[in-house]
Amino acid sequence: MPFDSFTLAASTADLGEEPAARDVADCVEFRMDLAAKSDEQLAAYDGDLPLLVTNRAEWEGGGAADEGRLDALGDALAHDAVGAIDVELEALDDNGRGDADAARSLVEAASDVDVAVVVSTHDFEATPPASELRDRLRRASEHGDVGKIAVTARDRGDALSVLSVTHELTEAGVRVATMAMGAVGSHTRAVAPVYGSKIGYAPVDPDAATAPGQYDLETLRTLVDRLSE
Ligand SMILES: O=C1C[C@@](O)(C(=O)O)C[C@@H](O)[C@@H]1O
Repeated sequence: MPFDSFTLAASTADLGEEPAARDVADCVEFRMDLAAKSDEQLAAYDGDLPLLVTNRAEWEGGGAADEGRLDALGDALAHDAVGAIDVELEALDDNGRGDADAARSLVEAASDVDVAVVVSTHDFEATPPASELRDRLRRASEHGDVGKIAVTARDRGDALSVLSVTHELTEAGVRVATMAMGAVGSHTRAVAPVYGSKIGYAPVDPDAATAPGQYDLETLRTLVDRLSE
């Protein structure tokens, strides 16, 4: 998956939902960390949409314990439908969160088989200053094909800061995906693509959102398409 233009990911822990996303999304984000029998689901997958596989660590707001977490992502690379994997910036940085060598080997293994890597970083409490948004996105994009940040907007200024950094880095040729979580940040999910954000996430089942403030899939598709006309 090249991520050189906007890609709408339908997030789900149930690959059986792919037919419902097929005509709307560009790929399925498979939340392995929230899924039951994820290996069996991957083996049985015969949908049309390529998969972006995420196995979010508990320490990054997800459901996966460290034990076997990166190995499961490595095993996912063997499936033809997998076009991208998501790896946390914290896992790649050598700062004691998990095994940085294993995370870096995983990124190399993905690139060897032409699977793109989305390097992601989150803040579930607040929006860091613009300098930190910039720094984290730059570091993330150096490790992988796209640097992604999802932060929590507490006010419109936070949302504006996310949009502004998105614009600045896109203009500088850095491939980023950005969004502000929470009600105040919702609109950034529709607007950030106008400023260059390359990935948007929305749940296949609106009752199973994978982050606060997400639009449902059809709504995000419509908003992004209308705003980029
Ligand atoms: O990291 C992200 C972004 C996200 O948290 C969001 O805010 O839409 C949703 C997650 O499923 C995905 O892995």
